[in-house]
Amino acid sequence: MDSILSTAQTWLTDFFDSETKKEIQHLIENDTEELKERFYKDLEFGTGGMRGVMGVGTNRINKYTLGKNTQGLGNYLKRSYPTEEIKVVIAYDCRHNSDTLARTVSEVLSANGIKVFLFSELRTTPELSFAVKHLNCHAGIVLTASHNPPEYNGYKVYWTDGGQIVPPQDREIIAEINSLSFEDINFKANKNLIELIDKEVDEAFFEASVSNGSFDAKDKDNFKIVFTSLHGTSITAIPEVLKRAGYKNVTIIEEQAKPDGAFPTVKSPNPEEPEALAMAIKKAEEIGADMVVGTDPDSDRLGIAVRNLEGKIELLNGNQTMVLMTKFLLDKYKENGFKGNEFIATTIVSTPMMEQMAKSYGVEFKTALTGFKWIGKMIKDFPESTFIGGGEESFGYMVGDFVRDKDAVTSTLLACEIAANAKANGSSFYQDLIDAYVDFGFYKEKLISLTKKGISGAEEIKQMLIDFKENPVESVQGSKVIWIEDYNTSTAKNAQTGEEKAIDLPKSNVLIYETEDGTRIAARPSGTEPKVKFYISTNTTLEKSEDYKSVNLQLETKIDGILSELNL
Ligand SMILES: O=P([O-])(O)O[C@H]1O[C@H](COP(=O)(O)O)[C@@H](O)[C@H](O)[C@H]1O
Ligand SMILES: [Mg+2]
Repeated sequence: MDSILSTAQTWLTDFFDSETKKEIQHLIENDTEELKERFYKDLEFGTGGMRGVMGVGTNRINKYTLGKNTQGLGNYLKRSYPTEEIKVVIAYDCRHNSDTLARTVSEVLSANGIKVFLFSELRTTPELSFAVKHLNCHAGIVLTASHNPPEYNGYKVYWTDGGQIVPPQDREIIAEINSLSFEDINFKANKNLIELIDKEVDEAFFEASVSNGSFDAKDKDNFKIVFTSLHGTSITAIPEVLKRAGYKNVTIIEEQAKPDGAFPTVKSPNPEEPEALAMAIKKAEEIGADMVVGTDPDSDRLGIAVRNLEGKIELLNGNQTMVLMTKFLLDKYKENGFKGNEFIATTIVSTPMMEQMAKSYGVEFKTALTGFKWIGKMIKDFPESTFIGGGEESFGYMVGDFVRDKDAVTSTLLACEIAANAKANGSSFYQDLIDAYVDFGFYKEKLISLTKKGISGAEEIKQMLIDFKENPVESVQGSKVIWIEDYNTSTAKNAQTGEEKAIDLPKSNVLIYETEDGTRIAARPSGTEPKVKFYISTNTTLEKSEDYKSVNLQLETKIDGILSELNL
């Protein structure tokens, strides 16, 4: 506690504003537990940038922690490009304080002689990623905490290619940030270096989104969409992109269209949570819509719900949408003839069905650690290859490489094209997915996330993962575990023969058990929220003549069995 107290006391100097000092003084005198939570560590870069609860302290998002990051990034950029005029583009989302924090970040960069393009109003994360390359910037920043609860905010950092920072830049930037003290932050803005941007970039982004996401779908007039931005940024792009792509039948959930950092109509603005799309699904049932689309606050995740075999609107999970979108893109490439350098990609905790499809089409398949930055990195590392598309279980998808992060804008358009086309052909998005199960194997996944907050929660998560490793799973639902993949040691060990194989990925706290029948159970701590995640993947075959619903029920029962075996 002594060291925490002395860290907190360094925030009582004249460099910090009086509000901040007052709050710290109050915590020192009245709430040492809270003081500890706020100062026991520095915020770190995780799976998707840096994220934390807003407030004073080193473990919180505020103008000082983000100011220091920005000073570090600025120093690093100047060292990396000593002879160039350095340019950085900055966007922000709908969250409380996102706009003022974006201004602070712009001020710090400009104070360091860096040219800043600042979006005049909120914009989506994919537009920021696009803008980095469009404006020939050296870096980009978006102020957002994505789908986290309202008390959070954060900072995603992009490099010259438009992808989030990855090794070696991330390590080097973090080292630079860690070498600084708060007093090193230069807050004295050079207003002449800050240029507001909007329409010109929007126009280019909309055009690129329409051209990358359009596939000549038939009968768009007869296709009814319900769209919700869940109070986030996608309202600035998705309705316009759908309109330009020819969709006239789009109903927007007005109650959720107004950007609002309190997210007043949802418990959580995360399309992964079925509850988030409830209002839109209800509307779709009322008006007889074909499809529901909802996006997270920074518009990189998308959830879609479509009519199932009973004609009821059903929310699909990230694996299901990814699989069908990828299959559709593969078919398009196939029609035009593969060149032989194409690849698709996903992450180690996403459905293995992606690999089956890649094999079947004869294209390369790449897997990455969790975090879309790793998929962005593949494109950068293999400039001779063509990225068809790819995504991850957590509702993220990217079409081609004009944006280098998951992109709910173009993905929404792609999903509509697939569904409209299916409908025009007398099928449906849902039926096409079932047909894909027949062709490539029926894969069914489930994610269990357990929230554990604060210092004690972090300890608990750590212990759960240690236990998961120290008490190895030997069999699940009667099928023996064959492979134990330990990403912390980069080794996959055959539990039956003792054979070991190296895993060619950066080290990460992930453990995966794979059984004889291809069931996979993965566990890892979230890098964006105080959660531990368990991912279950099962599979079986599905014959065209078989009843989808009864095979689906078998897999569901199997997953339930696995969950109770694992006490989850
Ligand atoms: O939050 P977003 O939409 O930026 O998404 C971020 O978080 C997701 C969940 O990560 P974790 O399991 O570590 O919480 C990742 O899959 C994603 O690639 C990353 O960009
Ligand atoms: Mg997001």
